[in-house]
Amino acid sequence: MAGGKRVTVVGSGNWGSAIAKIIGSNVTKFDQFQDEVKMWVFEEMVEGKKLTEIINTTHVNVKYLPDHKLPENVVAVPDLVEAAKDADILVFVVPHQFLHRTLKTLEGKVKPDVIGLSLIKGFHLKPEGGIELLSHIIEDILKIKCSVLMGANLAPEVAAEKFCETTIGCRSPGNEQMLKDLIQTSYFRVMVVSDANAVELCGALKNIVACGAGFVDGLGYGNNTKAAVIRLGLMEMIKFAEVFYPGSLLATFFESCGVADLTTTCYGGRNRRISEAFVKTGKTIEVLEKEMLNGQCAQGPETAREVYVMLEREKSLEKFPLFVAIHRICIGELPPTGMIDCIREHPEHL
Ligand SMILES: NC(=O)C1=CN([C@@H]2O[C@H](COP(=O)(O)OP(=O)(O)OC[C@H]3O[C@@H](n4cnc5c(N)ncnc54)[C@H](O)[C@@H]3O)[C@@H](O)[C@H]2O)C=CC1
Ligand SMILES: O=C(CO)COP(=O)(O)O
Repeated sequence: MAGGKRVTVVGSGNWGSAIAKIIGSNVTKFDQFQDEVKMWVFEEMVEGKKLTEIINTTHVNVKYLPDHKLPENVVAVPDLVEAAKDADILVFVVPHQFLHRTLKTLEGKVKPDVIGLSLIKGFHLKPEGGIELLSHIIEDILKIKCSVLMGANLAPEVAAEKFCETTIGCRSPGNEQMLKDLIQTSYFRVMVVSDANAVELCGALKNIVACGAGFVDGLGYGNNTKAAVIRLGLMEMIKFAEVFYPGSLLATFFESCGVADLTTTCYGGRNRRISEAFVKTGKTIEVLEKEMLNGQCAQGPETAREVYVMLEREKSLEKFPLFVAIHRICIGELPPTGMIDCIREHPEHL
C-alpha cells in the first residue's frame, strides 16, 4: 500500500529465500507495509541464465531453494544499492563471511531511520583479533538500529511450512509488533525479547557445537555421546555470554534461539553434515562444502576460528575446551578422536 514501509531482503541463499517467501506473503496482509519486497541477489549464471532473471520469471530460486515458489511480489534485484536505498526495513541474511563487504557497499547509501533485522549467524573478526557481534557491525557501518532473529529454523523445513518457533531480539523499542507482523505466520511463531546480544550469541555459537555433533556422528558414536556434546556445548555457550557479554540473561538460552536451535542444528543442519563427512572421508571442509552444498555455506568452522582467535587473545582458551577442540579438528591440528578426549576431560566433570 502507498505510504507503508518498504522492505528489502539483503541476501537470497537458502535461508534468505525461505524468509523472503514469508515476508513476501506477510507484507500483503498489513497496510503498514508496501506490497513489493526487493531481494538482493548476488548475481550468478545458472545454466546460462542470470539467477535474477530466473527468479523474476519463474519465482523460484532454482539454485538455493529449488522446491518452493516465492510470492510474485518478491522482486530479485542484482544491484545492492538499488535494492536497499529506499528501504525502511532491511533484513540481512547473507552468509557471515560476506557481510562486511556488503555493508561497505551500502555505507552512507541507506535511509538514516531504516530499521535493521539480522538473521545472520557468526561473528566479525576484527583485525586486532577481537570479535564483534554482526548486528553491531551493521549498526556501526550503516548508523542504524539493528535487531536480530535467530531460532530453530532449518530453512528447507521453514520453506515447507513445517511448524517451528523463532526468537527476535529487538533493539528498536516500539517496533516489536511491527517486526512480528512482518515475520510471524501460523507455522512460524515469533517470541520477541529484548536481550538481543544473547539471542545473537546463541545463533553464532551453536554452529560451532554442531560441528562437534557431526564429528561424533562421523566417528560412529551414538545419541548419548551427541547429547553430551550438546550439553557441554550449551554450558560453554552460556559461559561465553557470562564472561564476554555480561548482563546476558540465562532465560534467553531457553528460547528458540538457544536450546532449540542447538538441538535442530546438531541433528539436521549443514554444519553437522559437513563435519560428519569430514571425519568419514578425510577431505577438507572447503572441499566438502564445494562437493556437498552447491554454493551454500557452512558457518560453523569459520565461527570456530573467529572464536579461537579471540579466546587466544583473551588468554581464555582453557575455559572453552570444546570450542577450541572443534576449531583444531576443523583445521587438521587435532584428529577427530580428539573430540572424545575433549568431552571426557571436560572441566564440567572435575
Ligand atoms: N540455511 C539455513 O537453514 C539457515 C541459515 N541461517 C543463517 O543465515 C545466513 C545466510 O544463510 P543462507 O541464506 O542459508 O545462505 P547460503 O548458505 O545458502 O549461501 C548462499 C548465498 O551466498 C551468496 N553469496 C555467494 N558469494 C557471495 C558474495 N561474494 N557476496 C554476497 N553473497 C554471496 C549466494 O549468492 C547465496 O545467496 C547464515 O548466517 C546462516 O547461518 C540461519 C537460519 C537457518
Ligand atoms: O541455523 C540453522 C538452523 O536454525 C541452520 O544450520 P546449518 O547452517 O548448520 O544448516
